[in-house]
Amino acid sequence: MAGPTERPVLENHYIKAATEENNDKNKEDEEEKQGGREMAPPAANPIHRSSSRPQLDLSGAAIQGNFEERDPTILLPNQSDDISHLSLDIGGSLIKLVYFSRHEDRSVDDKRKRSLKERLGVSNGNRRSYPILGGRLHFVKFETSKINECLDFISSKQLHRGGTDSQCWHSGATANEDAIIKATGGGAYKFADLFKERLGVSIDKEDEMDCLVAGANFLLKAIRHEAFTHMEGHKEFVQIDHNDLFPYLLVNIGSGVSMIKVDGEGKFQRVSGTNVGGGTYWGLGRLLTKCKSFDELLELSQRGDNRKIDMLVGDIYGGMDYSKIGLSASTIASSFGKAIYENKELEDYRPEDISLSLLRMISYNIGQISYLNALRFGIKRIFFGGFFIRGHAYTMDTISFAVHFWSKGEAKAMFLRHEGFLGALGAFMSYEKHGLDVLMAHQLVERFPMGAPYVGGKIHGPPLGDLNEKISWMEKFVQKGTEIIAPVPMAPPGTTGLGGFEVPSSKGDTLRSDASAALNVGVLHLVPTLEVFPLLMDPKTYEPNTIDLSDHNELEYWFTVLSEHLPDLVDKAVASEGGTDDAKRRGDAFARAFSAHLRRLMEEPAAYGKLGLANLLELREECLREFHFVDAYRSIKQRENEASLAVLPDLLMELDSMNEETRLLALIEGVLAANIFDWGSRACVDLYHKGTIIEIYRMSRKKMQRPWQVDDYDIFKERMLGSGEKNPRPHRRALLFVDNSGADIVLGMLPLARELLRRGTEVVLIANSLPALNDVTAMELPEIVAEAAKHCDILRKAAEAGGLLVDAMINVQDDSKGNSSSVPLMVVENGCGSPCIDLRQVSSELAAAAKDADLVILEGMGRALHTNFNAHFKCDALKLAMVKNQRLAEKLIKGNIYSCVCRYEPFA
Ligand SMILES: CC(C)(COP(=O)(O)O)[C@@H](O)C(=O)NCCC(=O)O
Ligand SMILES: [Mn+2]
Repeated sequence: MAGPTERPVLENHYIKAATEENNDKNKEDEEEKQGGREMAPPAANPIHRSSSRPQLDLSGAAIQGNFEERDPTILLPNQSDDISHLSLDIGGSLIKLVYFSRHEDRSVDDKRKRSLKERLGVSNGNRRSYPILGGRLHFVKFETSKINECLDFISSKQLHRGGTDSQCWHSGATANEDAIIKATGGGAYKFADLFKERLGVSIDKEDEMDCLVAGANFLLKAIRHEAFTHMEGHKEFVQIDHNDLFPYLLVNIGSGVSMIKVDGEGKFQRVSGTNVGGGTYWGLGRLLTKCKSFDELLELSQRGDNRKIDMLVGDIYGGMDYSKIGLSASTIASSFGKAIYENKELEDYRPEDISLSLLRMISYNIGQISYLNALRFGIKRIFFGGFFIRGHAYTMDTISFAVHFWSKGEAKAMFLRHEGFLGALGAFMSYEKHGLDVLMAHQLVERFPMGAPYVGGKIHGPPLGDLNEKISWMEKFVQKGTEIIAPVPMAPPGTTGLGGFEVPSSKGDTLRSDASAALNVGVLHLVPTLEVFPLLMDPKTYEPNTIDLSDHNELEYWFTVLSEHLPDLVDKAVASEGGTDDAKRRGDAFARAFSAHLRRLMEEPAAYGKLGLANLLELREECLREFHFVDAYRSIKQRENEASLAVLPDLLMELDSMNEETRLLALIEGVLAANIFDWGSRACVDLYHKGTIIEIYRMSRKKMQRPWQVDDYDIFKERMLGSGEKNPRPHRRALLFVDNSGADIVLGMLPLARELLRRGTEVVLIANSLPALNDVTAMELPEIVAEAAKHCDILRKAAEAGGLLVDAMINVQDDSKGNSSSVPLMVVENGCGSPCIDLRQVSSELAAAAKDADLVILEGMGRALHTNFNAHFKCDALKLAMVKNQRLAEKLIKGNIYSCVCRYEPFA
């Protein structure tokens, strides 16, 4: 008879949800307009594509990087990506669409890079063999009842045309000619004629179960933070062991419910199902509450109290528990049971209560049947997918509760971030030669573009296309009132008079305005050239982030730090683009977009997957790039580089006058002191503005008090210089992960590199592929090295040997070229554009360079403290940084702001 224990809801939902209803309305209005623009017929689209080959939109074209290069990369900011493919899952209530767009290949393959690649033995790998590699997967959904919007969307983005001839994956067909789209779901049959009529394409129907399983297997294997548990409002990502994935039970809750036992790739059996599913909730709910949409019904449930209509154990037992069989008084004995004896009509019940009763009835039922099936086959893991769940916290909690209750904690309910897209992804997988199945987790980077927090989840879902669209959307959004993104006031806990432990925790009952349609998935970038850093001791247990942002206080602190830093960053970004009105508009839009992301994450930290400080810092850089701020600190970096290069000869002379021992210490002190030049730290920005930063640098250089807060210098010195008679072998190759421009690289890391070279160690300078704050990039480094080399023989010979001086403007005499006996100095890009580094995803060049390395030096707060502070390597590792944040200094190393870290971990 009875189901799981009843858990009442808080009554203060009403105020909150009412505000959100308004907010939603505003957003819908906004999206309506957006939709109008998105749905513009192809003729209105500025990028007109005729025939099979897309034409380029050359407006705003600019050369990226060095103008001196023979084949520089040309950026076409207004050129939308080539679309290569599209697949659909057309269900009873929603159409799910997955489409792929190719990356423009922005990498510069100049002479220097080619010679470096040869030196490191890096080939272009399998790039050629798989057309899909190097692109993005987008996830979008539409209501099936509005199929015309979906068709307009496909048409306006030309998704049905496939790629250019060479990229087209259709069996031999050129784009346009007899194009096919892979689709699954009942609608693939129902709407086939409509697709032919409207778009001129044929639907190639794929089996729904095949697709669901292929989609789920791909997600579980390839996406690191895909599966999670959700209990009492708490979301926790589950690390899936690829070798121990099967068997599992896949429960797909669409209009109806399928339960599939999955035993391997393409090996599965539909073992059960139930006709009581999402369609039942929506159909019955619509009849009983007059709601106009599924989301509205779900939102209504947030304010419901199902005890008003469900018959509870306590109702039968005079308020008592039925403890003999373990049922508390609040357990639902019979869903809707109260309606039997209460002499009431439908109108006498609140729609909110009806909706919640219905939601719980259906969710518990699905949870229970799922568990029974898992039990039948001895399966412990149940993954729930399908758009019934919609990232809705309460639904997930209810299902988890049922599975936990009936299995007495033995079985685990898990959910998937891409829950609604299993079928569409599976259909995508069914294209031949897509190359997706060979991708690994480290080759996928998920990004959350501007559109994601607000429009990404809605029916007009895709991230906004071009820049103008983004900005004008943002401006309209702002005009609508900042209350849309203002935090919603919540009543203090304990004011409802309901029993404490059975009240769902805050996350469970907080329905964000966008949660009912939450699309907590971003755009998946497929980057086949990314690799796991081969020197990581144990990639499986490696966790890049040092700070745990699941601690709410910590999250709040970093949220505040980043918010406070925003005005200065926007100033710099706008100035970097000439301070024009256009730059100001973009700056403003960037600030709002980034703040919106921050707010979204404050509300739901795990919304975009597991959140660490590195992700927040990277999100900021990505957001800047999205608003076309290519390099906000460009001129600042140049100025600091020039000033530092001007004094480098004096420093080198001073260093050369020292004995080995004094010099090594001075070099390490130099690196630590120069790490103060950091435009990412509030404290340092203040010092810059006050004009005292140089003074502090001078002082800290002069009297670096040892011991530092973390001080392994003596062990490092012993490894470098030996002790007593012992003359240690120099390292073979050192990888120096460099940080900031200016003094940091020129007066800190380069002199240290020079010392290593002098001792016969090959040096690889590892720098960012893309700009982030004032970090030096791999594109900028060769020129800096070339300048420095003008004043130093050691650097010159090594740079020549490393092929660094190929095209740098350096006045060296011809006879010194090419016959250098020096060990080489090389520059390699790290594959990222963030102040931190996740060593699970680095460039193939870096991975290749690592093969012969026996020393890793990580420099700076971002790379050595926020990330990798606790990382272990298969070689000696030195972590050097100045801590430019008081709280971090206290927490991490029990020190103070400007304390220094010199952590040396020899490989045993
Ligand atoms: C962004 C940074 C990691 C850059 O530091 P770096 O790696 O250049 O040493 C750092 O400046 C930082 O953590 N800033 C935020 C904290 C603050 O403003 O105090
Ligand atoms: Mn930095």
